[in-house]
Amino acid sequence: MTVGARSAIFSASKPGCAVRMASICSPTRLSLSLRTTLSSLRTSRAPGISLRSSPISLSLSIKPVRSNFKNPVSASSASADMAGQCQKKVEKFQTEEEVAVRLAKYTADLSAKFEKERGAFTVVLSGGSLIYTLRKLAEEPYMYMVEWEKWHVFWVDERVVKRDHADSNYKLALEGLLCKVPIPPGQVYAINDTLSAEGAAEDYETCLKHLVERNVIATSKATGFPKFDLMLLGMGPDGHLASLFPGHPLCNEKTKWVTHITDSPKPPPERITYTFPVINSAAYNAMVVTGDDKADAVQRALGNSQHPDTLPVQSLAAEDELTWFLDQGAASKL
Ligand SMILES: O=C(O)[C@H](O)[C@@H](O)[C@H](O)[C@H](O)COP(=O)(O)O
Repeated sequence: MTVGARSAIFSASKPGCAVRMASICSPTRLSLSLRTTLSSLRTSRAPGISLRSSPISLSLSIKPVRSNFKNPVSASSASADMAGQCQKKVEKFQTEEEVAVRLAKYTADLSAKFEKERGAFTVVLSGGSLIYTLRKLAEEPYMYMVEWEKWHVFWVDERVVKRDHADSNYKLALEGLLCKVPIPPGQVYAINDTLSAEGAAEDYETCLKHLVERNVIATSKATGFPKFDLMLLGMGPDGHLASLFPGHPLCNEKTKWVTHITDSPKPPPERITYTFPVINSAAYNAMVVTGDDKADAVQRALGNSQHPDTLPVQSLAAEDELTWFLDQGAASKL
C-alpha cells in the first residue's frame, strides 16, 4: 500500500539546532504490516502482532583482536590514547545481503542496550552505500525490536547542498530509512542548509554542544569529546571516511568537533564533517565495507601491509568497540 508523503517539519528551540526541514520523503511502499499510522505503528509490539523471528542464517567469521594500531593523526591526544585500547573486531560475510542482515541485528541490539542504559540512543549515519546496507533495519523483525522514539540521528558528514538535492546525505537517509520508521522528527539533526560550509559546521557543533549539555549525547570521560552511542560508517576506495580524505589537513584536527571542507576530492566539494577526536570517542563504531573496489584499502587497514602512507581509515578507533563488517569482495585481499 502506498503511504502518503510524511510531512516532517523539524524545529528546535536553540539556535544551534535551528534545523527546519520540509519533507522530501516521496511516497513509500510499505508492507502490509506497516499499513498503519505512525502512532499505531509505535504500539505494534503489543499483543496481536506476531513477529517473525526465524533464525537468521549467517556466514559469520568473527576475529576479535586487540587493536594496537597507532593513531598518527592525533597521537598526542587523549582521544588517540583511549582509541588505541579499543576492542577491534572483523566480521566477514559472503554477500552484501548477509552483511545487511547482520548490520540490522547489530544495530537493533545496540539500540536495546542504550535504550535500557541511557533512555536514548544516539546514532550517527554516513552517506554512500551504507544507507542501502541498513535497509533490513526497516524490515521485520528488526523494525519492531527497536524503540524508534528513543533514537537521535546525526550525520558524520554532510554535503553542503539543499536537503532536497540529489547529493544530500540527509535525503539519502530519509528516503532509504528514516521515512520508514517512527523517529520523532525533532530528533533527526540535519545541517542548516541555508548556511555556508563554514557556517553549517559551526552551527552543527553548536547543536551538538546543546545536546551534550542536556545529556542527550553522552560525554567521553576519557577525552571530553561527545561520546555518541553508535556511528555507522562507510569507507571510500581511497580509504577516506566521513569527509576526511587521504593527505588532507582536516585529518589532523584535534580541537573542533565539526569542521568543513571546500575542496573535497569526492564531489560535491563543500562538506561538513566530524573530526577524528569525535569519531574515535564514539562508544561503538561500525565500518561497513562492501565491494571488491575497496579490497586494497581494507587490506591496508586490516592486513599486514607495510605501505608507508597512512589512510584516514587506519586512524579509526572507538572508545568501546570498533567492528568492521565486510563482504567477500571487500575482504578478498585479507
Ligand atoms: O558523504 C559521503 O561521501 C559519505 O559519507 C562518504 O564518507 C561515504 O561514506 C564513503 O565515501 C563511502 O561511500 P560508498 O559506500 O558509497 O563507497
